[in-house]
Amino acid sequence: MAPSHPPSPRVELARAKVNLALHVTGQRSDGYHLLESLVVFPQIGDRIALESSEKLELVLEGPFARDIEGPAEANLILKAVRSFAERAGLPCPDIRLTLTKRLPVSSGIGGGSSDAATTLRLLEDFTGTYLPEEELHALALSLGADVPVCLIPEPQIMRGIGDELATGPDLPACGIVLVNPKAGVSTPEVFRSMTRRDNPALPLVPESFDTLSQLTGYLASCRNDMQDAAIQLCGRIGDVLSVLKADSRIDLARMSGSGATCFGLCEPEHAPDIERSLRADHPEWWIASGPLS
Ligand SMILES: C[C@@](CO)(OP(=O)(O)O)[C@H](O)COP(=O)(O)OP(=O)(O)OC[C@H]1O[C@@H](n2ccc(N)nc2=O)[C@H](O)[C@@H]1O
Ligand SMILES: Nc1ncnc2c1ncn2[C@@H]1O[C@H](COP(=O)(O)OP(=O)(O)O)[C@@H](O)[C@H]1O
Repeated sequence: MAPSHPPSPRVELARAKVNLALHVTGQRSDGYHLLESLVVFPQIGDRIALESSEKLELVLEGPFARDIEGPAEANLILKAVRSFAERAGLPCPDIRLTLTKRLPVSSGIGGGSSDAATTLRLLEDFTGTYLPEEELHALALSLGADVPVCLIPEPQIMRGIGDELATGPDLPACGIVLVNPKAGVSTPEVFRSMTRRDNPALPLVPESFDTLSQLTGYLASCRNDMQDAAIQLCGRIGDVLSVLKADSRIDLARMSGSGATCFGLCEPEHAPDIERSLRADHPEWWIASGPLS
């Protein structure tokens, strides 16, 4: 008889969430801010593997594993597992989840949110239990405002506090370079430091952008309303943006989310070269590049 091997783990990329534009248009009475954002998911992310085990366990590895604060139970991955089992009426599954943390933590690219959303999708496949989309969306929202958008890692327009989602535009071939000066900024602190919360809405998003210049032309009419407050709290964000803006191969540079990660958009073939030259000049920064979608 052939030797039996344990089934290979299910592996997914939990993609970074990038806010190409982020307008803060108001604040609810509970303190949460109203946002309008064009969100994309480049092919850059954490790795999550799920396999059967004797008990529920989370293994953390990768370059940024040590930066995740708090006990394992506070990790959004385990919170996602427990909430999913409860909502689906299932016992807590005996699985080992291995997170290879490649995205910097607290960095405006929703690493934790994407990990949680990807775990929910992996659990659906593992258990064969598919919750109705509205229930999965509500469960995701209970884990964090950015988790619902990460359930569908495709271009989306996000409104409300992150809970109102619409399909985003078709995007042209485009490269993206992500840069973090290895500084974590606290999302609530950046929201608190903003001087204005009633900024103008996102301009109407077309159904598709056929060329990179159409995309960057549109984005130039948009903003990240958290950027100035984040730079006030962390001057290194301003340094990153100055370097990205000075590179003639980069068509648009901006901060994502509450920072400190910034992005540059470019022709796809320039992305690896830009990454290489940034690494040579700034070995202290975290830098990644890839296709935008
Ligand atoms: C700012 C954004 C933009 O995409 O991205 P990140 O910087 O986190 O990547 C998100 O709205 C972040 O979403 P997320 O990080 O999931 O937020 P949560 O955990 O739900 O909330 C953390 C804290 O941020 C504030 N918060 C969050 C979302 C929102 N729409 N308004 C807020 O005021 C609240 O003070 C809340 O206590
Ligand atoms: N799986 C996870 N990955 C990253 N951070 C996590 C995770 N689970 C919980 N956290 C906590 O969530 C907070 C926000 O992390 P993260 O999602 O990386 O922020 P951001 O959305 O700003 O990029 C941090 O305080 C971190 O310790």
